[in-house]
Amino acid sequence: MEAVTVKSQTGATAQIYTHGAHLTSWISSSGEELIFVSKKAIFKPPKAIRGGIPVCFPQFGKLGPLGQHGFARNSTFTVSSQTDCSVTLKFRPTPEQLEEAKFAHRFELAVSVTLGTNDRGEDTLTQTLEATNMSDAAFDITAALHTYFTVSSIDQVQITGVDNKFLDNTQDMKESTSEPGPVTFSGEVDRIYVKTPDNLQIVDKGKRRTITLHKEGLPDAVVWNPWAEKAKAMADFDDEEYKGMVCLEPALAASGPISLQPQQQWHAQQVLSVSNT
Ligand SMILES: O=P(O)(O)OC[C@H]1O[C@H](O)[C@H](O)[C@@H](O)[C@@H]1O
Repeated sequence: MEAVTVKSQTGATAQIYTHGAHLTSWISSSGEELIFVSKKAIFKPPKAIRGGIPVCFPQFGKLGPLGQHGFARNSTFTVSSQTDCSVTLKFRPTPEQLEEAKFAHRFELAVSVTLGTNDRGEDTLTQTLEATNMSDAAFDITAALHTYFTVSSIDQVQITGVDNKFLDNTQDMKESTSEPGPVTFSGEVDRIYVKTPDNLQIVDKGKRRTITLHKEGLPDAVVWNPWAEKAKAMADFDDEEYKGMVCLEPALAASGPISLQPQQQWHAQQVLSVSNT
C-alpha cells in the first residue's frame, strides 16, 4: 500500500497512507511516536487500518444508514498536492463505489496533513477535512477524526476539557454522568461528549507528556478504550494493547447531522500539539 511521509523543519515526521488518507505515524522532533497502530492491523483494502487516524465520513459510527464510520476509511485516495511538510489527498467515489456503499450522492473529500510548530515551539499536526457536495441534492453528514494516541499505560492517562455528562455507547447512548473532573480509565469507555470546548488534553503522567487537541467544526468528542473483553473480540487488535492506547476523536456526531447542500463545502480540522511536562 502506498504511503507518503511528510517532515517538519524541526524533524518531526508523519506517515499517511493513500488508503483512507489514513495517518499511521506522527513522530515528534524529539523522536517520540505519538500515534498508536495495532501490531495486528491489517494493511489490505478495503479493511480500515486498526489505529492511526481513520477518517470517519460521511457517517460517524452507526449514526445513519451506512456501514460503521462511513466508507472513506475503506477507500483509496489520490495525492493531489505535496510539499516537504504537507500533503493533501482527495477522494471522489466512483459510481460503483457509491452503489456498493449504498450512498446516492457524489462528493469530494479532501484530507490534508501539515506538520509545523506553534508559538511555544511545540510540534503541531494540523489535519483538515474539506467535503464538497457534487450532486444535485442535499445529503446529511456526520464525521470524526478517530485518533488513536499511544500512551504509557492507560491507568496513567487523564482526559481533560470535557465535562462529566456524556452519551454512553456501551449502554445504547444512554445519557450518563461521571464524577466531576478529568476522565480516567479502569474499564471499557465508549462515550460521546456533546458540544465540548474546542481545546481538550490527553495528560499522560507516565510519559510526562500532554497532547492538546484543538478542534474546529467538530463540536463533539468521542472517548474510547475497548478494555480487555472487547480487545479480545477484535481480530486486528492484540489482547493486551488496550493498555497502551486511547482514542480521543473530535467528531460531528450527536450534534449532527449537518445537511450539505449541492455545491456546498464543509470544513473541519484538528490541531494536535505536544508538550513535555
Ligand atoms: O471497530 P471500528 O469500526 O473501527 O470502531 C471502533 C470504535 O470507534 C468509536 O470509538 C466508537 O465509539 C466505538 O463504538 C467503536 O468500537
